Amino acid sequence: MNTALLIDEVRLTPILIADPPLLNTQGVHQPYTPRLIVEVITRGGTTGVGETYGDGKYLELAEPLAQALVGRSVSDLNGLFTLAEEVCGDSRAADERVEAGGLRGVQTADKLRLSVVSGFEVACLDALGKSLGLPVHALLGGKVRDSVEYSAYLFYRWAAHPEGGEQDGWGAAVDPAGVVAQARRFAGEYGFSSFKLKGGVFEPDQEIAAIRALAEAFPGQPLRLDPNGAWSVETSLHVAEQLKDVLEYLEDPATGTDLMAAVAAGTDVPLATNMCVTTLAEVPEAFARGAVQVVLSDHHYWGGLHRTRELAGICRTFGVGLSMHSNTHLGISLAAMTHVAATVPNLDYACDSHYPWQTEDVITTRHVFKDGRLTVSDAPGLGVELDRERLAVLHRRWLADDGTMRERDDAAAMRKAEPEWVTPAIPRW
Ligand SMILES: O=C([O-])C(=O)C[C@H](O)[C@@H](O)C(=O)[O-]
Ligand SMILES: [Mg+2]
Repeated sequence: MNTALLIDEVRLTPILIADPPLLNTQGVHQPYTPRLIVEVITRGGTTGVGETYGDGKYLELAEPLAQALVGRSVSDLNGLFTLAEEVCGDSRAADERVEAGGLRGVQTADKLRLSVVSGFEVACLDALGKSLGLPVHALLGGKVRDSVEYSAYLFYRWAAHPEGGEQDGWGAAVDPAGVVAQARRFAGEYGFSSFKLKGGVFEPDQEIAAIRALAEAFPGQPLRLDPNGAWSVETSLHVAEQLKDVLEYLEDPATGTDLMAAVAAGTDVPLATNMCVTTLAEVPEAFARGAVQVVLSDHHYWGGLHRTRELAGICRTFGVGLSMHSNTHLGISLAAMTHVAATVPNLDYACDSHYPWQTEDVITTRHVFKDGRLTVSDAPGLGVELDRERLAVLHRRWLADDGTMRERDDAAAMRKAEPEWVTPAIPRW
């Protein structure tokens, strides 16, 4: 056994990062959002870093796993999953319903645990890669491309949060002209050439108009619309009919396999999802019924980079497309996404990333998109370095918070502007 790979210490650092007032069907992002930074330190003196969701229900599961991991090897990645099953227990937050705050589909006990394990898996891979002098993509079998394409993630948004907070200079976007202006800036600054609009915010016809305006401004470029399951089958089919000539895919127009299958049966526009199929248990029925044509994997809730590759194999087997979903995240997760994306041959679409919306980070050198792409790092591990000063600042913000921001709650944030707001019932339109 290589004792240098044994884990001597695991550090968990919950942080709050600034988040702009991005609108979605359930409300608006809070001024700060929680993330959890995981560090594993080996006996050989190498530190590996990982990142995952930071709400209380994830922290609760991460703590016993961090303790149990000491003495294990960073190379024991399969054992990590068994260990998590043994020590984490089922989260009190687990249920089968679509998660209210994060728009990430069901939140079963398995999925919550996998979301936590993913942060540890990435940290172990980073430490293992650094110890062996190999990039993470090499530990996953090697890259099949040198750069990974990302798409612009457009949001309706306000210029500022109702209660103030950090302003990012992007201004408001609440109509087609605002959406096009935002897209032009994304294209100009980052070189993105495909565009996803987060919908489910305004009446569907207003969102159709925004996509039409994008199609006019960027003729022939791939466009996507994602209302996070806010529409009925009828509304979904109306939107699909109106936009069938310009949409690359429609993402989660309706909620659940039954409704998605009904929409898919009525249109040729491919349906993508990060809500209908987010666990292995949901795959057989959704694929058999043709409810989704593209799965947006997310290494956090699918359980890390190896599990993402397993999902890719399943999609390949069934002829279902694959891309990547993103929630608010920092540079560690973006590095992890890029490494795994580089190894998947059937990554058929540009990946989502919230990264351009994040003004804060915990790595020393931020990632830079060029021509809408990130170069795959060949440096050992993930190829990122933790900025300890920034980490400490963002952790102090988490410590100082009275609990309001430690749980993502888009409806609560919306109530600051509209006191009567409640999470809209679905279908909303
Ligand atoms: O593609 C998606 O559904 C998402 O990115 C979900 C996110 O929660 C998004 O809606 C957001 O950040 O408001
Ligand atoms: Mg989505």
